[in-house]
Amino acid sequence: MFKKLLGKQINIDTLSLEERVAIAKNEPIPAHVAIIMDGNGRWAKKRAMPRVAGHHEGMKTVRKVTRFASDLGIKVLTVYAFSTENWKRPKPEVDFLMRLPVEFLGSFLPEMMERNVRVEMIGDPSLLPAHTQKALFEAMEETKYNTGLILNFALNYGSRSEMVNAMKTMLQKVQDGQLTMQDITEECLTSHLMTAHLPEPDLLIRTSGEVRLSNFMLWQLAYTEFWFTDTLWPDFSEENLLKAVENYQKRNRRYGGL
Ligand SMILES: CCc1cc(N2CCCCCC2)n2ncc(-c3ccc(F)cc3)c2n1
Repeated sequence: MFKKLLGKQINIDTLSLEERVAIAKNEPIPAHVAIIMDGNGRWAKKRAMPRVAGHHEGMKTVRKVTRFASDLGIKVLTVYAFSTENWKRPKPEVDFLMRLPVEFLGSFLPEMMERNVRVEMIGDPSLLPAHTQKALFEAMEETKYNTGLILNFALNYGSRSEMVNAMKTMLQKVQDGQLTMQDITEECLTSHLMTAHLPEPDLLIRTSGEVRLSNFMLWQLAYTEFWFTDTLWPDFSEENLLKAVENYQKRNRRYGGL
């Protein structure tokens, strides 16, 4: 890919990762990157391994991408770890998935503290097993004063139910006289979503060649740049994230304008 630098055309594909990171940091870094982490089962199948091996490798990729996102200066990294539809998977697979947060936080929390990373979540945690909730809530509590990258896990999350819940809350407020019909605006709904305290995603990445949103942040992604890759999530690397950011920086976002 060619980039204009100091008046010269540079083929950045010939540069090292470190050099490309330094160049990328001279241009706007997407404040909020959201990732649909697909391809874990397929990664395992290609290696004649059980699906859960793909999930476990995918968890290691979350760690790797979190480090790199933090180094790049990304402010919020939202990762779609478990959707409301995922409960339909075989019980042994769901049980394995529900142990990943315990393993991830048990091994990575000290480094996240060093890196000033804050752990947050969106979704309904009430259906998660007690050990999953415990690990999650402890990590959120321990990191709540950190001011660096926000690592935001979408767990038991579904966008349509998030929007219905927001609307029900607003309707209840109208009934209680806390809101009037004139108060019902796009900003009002946005403020009632689980992501109210976060900037809207600037860049959405989806791996493994799937090109759909899968009930993920449907309202919030209205003006987000999308970047799709055939790379399977367990194979996703710093190189892939940097390519997505470099491509993002090439696009001039119009938010519907000219
Ligand atoms: C509960 C489902 C699940 C699945 C999952 N996968 C499997 C699916 C996608 C690929 C990534 C690996 N990961 N990876 C990290 C977490 C995690 C969640 C919360 C937390 F506080 C710390 C880590 C995770 N959680």
